Amino acid sequence: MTPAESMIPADARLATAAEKAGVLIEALPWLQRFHGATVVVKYGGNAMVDDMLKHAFAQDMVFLRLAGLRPVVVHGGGPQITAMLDRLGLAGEFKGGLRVTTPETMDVVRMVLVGQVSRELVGLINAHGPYAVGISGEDAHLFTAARKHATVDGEPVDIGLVGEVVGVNPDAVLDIVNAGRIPVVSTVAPDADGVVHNVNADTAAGALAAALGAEKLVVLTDVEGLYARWPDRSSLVDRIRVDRLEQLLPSLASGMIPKMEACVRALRGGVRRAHVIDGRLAHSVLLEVFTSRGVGTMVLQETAEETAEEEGE
Ligand SMILES: Nc1ncnc2c1ncn2[C@@H]1O[C@H](COP(=O)(O)OP(=O)(O)O)[C@@H](O)[C@H]1O
Ligand SMILES: CC(=O)N[C@@H](CCC(=O)OP(=O)(O)O)C(=O)O
Repeated sequence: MTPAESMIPADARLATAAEKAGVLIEALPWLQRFHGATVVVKYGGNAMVDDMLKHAFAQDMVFLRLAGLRPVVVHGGGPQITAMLDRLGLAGEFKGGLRVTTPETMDVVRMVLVGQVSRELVGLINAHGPYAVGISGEDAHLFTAARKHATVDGEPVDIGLVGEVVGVNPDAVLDIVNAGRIPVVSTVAPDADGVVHNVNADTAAGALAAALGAEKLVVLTDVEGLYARWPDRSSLVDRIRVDRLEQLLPSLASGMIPKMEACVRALRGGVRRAHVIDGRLAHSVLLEVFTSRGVGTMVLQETAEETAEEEGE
């Protein structure tokens, strides 16, 4: 006991100890349930702005791994790309939530995602041991992209070298996971001719979660979750079935569109649950996985039975 702790009355110390033990024991059913489960965690660039949060995120990934889960990180980096484009005096523009990507922009996207954001996350995780290995969609045929044909307000728009994921070969990711390590995936991807495309990180995470047969997709962002009537903060959606979410998709504003499309793709590909959670809250991934109430918005299969046992998953 520290001198400061010895100043606290004995009954208050016992209450604090009971509370701490309660938090640990609350995790027991989730530790049992998710042992060996693959969890794809998408870490968005907007949730990556604060050093304390980045350290907490790295701790969470190592915690998941040491608790017997198989975490796979897919990172974003939109704000970091925009900052680099600004430094280089290059203009940036988004259409329908996706970055208009010229060949010049593509060079910057690849440099920032693979050379900067991935390296930083790998370093933060590896401060805890030799766990993280960076990998990009260009490695070992991980992702194959095809040029995305976007529409805004029903009109076709040219957004350049933006890719959608048309093929996933998860073998290299599985090699890393099976070696007990944590893959950190950057979302640039070649098309069938080897031309590298810029793939939205939510889109890539949803496709990878489905290809891996993950138990969960967890998407960290800079809001509490999905709001049914954005920006009305009283309309946070606690849980939603995938069929209902599909109906909502056309009404969503940019930012949430790729996230929710990714959740739909993951669930339609067999992933049991997808969660959109607030990355501004330190350790939100641990709270989501190991506590009974969970956090943010949970997307579930339309066949899911909402039994008491499943509450808060
Ligand atoms: N219905 C909605 N619910 C919540 N956020 C929404 C909604 N519609 C649009 N948004 C916007 O989506 C943003 C999150 O997407 P984005 O900025 O791309 O984040 P990230 O970098 O995490 O991928 C929120 O900050 C919010 O401004
Ligand atoms: C096509 C497209 O928009 N690609 C994104 C890739 C990074 C990303 O998705 O980052 P966040 O998750 O932080 O938004 C971009 O260029 O910003």
